[in-house]
Amino acid sequence: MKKKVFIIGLGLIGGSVAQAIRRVHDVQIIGYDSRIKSVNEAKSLGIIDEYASELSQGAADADLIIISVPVNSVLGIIKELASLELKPDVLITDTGSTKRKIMEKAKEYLCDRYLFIGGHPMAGSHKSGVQASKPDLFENAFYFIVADEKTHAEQVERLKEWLKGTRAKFMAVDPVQHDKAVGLISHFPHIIASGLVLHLKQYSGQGLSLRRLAAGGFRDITRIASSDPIMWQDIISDNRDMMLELFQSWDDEMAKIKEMLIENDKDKIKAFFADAKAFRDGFPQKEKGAIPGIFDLYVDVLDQPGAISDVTRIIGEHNINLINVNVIELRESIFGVLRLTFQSSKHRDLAMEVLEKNKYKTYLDD
Ligand SMILES: NC(=O)c1ccc[n+]([C@@H]2O[C@H](COP(=O)([O-])OP(=O)(O)OC[C@H]3O[C@@H](n4cnc5c(N)ncnc54)[C@H](O)[C@@H]3O)[C@@H](O)[C@H]2O)c1
Ligand SMILES: O=C(O)C(=O)C[C@]1(C(=O)O)C=C[C@@H](O)C=C1
Repeated sequence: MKKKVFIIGLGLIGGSVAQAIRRVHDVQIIGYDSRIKSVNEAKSLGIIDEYASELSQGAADADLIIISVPVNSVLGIIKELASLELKPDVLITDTGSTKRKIMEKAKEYLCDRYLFIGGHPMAGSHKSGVQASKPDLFENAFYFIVADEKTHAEQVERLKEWLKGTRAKFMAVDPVQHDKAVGLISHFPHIIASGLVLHLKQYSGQGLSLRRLAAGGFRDITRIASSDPIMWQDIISDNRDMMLELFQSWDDEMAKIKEMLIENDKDKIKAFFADAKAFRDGFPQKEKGAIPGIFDLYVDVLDQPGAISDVTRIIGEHNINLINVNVIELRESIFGVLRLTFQSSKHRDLAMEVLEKNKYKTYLDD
């Protein structure tokens, strides 16, 4: 008989994990979601085989349970699962972006009765919902595994075996270390991105259309401000202490550059940018990490009708997964540059090959 995987929360991450599991395991996948629309979409996309109308129904005979709902709801679901009669050897995991409170709740409610190992894939999107899910979303990304001190190495291996279709790089961390790290590289930057957008909003409606003018740089740095507000409200509230700590060091950093400007100290201003550039340029290029958009390809195009659609058509015809297109510069009658962003190096390299075959000049950013 096939093993049963029960996915709670059929969104971007639940749908992507489900597809990644299916590509290496012959399993029956049962889905549950509080929104009927998500259930119907997951079923029609073939991501789940069956759906459960009650949480208890899907959980009862599951071998693996994956909780993939906003972090505050993860806490309630852990409590609910603890009150149910599950398979004794069931493995429960989650995908939540914070880990400290989730691990505490799991310890408090599930105790020694059921095995819970926290998880957090460090890849995603500003898009939500099962329609945006894909099996290779986590390829080459880090996948945090958070186990408590009583968990055996063999149990962690069991979880990794279930998740090996994600092709992610698993990394064990403790929950406090986890929330601190992702607070810095993910949660706080989301506040800054949304803050920048609202800052621009304050000035809009005063003449020039700032929304239309906001170009590459502004769009790059604020892409994540289009993420789901409920998900981020939950994350920021859950990791509140860390956010408040980071506001302090952020204010200090901003005060430094403000002071340099007040003093009009050009050397210091240059050093500010040079220091940031040196650190940023030192980030690994080949890893997906938490900094999206590193699988970029630049393509020269002529400024003429149909130039962009010709490039995207070629890519589409080869089933290459393109996640973003940006026009860097397009002036009359001369070459402009398109920046194409891919989900993986494999897709980027394939795009490079087919575009070059179609006489396009392409470049990598190095
Ligand atoms: N989006 C990302 O980039 C990303 C990356 C890594 C981890 N995560 C984490 O993964 C989890 C899921 O995020 P997502 O991006 O898939 O969100 P999503 O909005 O795409 O999907 C969440 C799904 O959960 C359902 N849901 C909400 N509350 C529920 C409940 N109580 N019971 C059953 N279903 C419920 C929603 O209807 C929705 O379909 C979150 O904890 C998030 O922090 C997100
Ligand atoms: O790429 C994005 O849009 C994301 O926001 C992904 C991102 C991140 O901040 O890096 C968001 C939340 C997750 O917990 C992990 C990954």
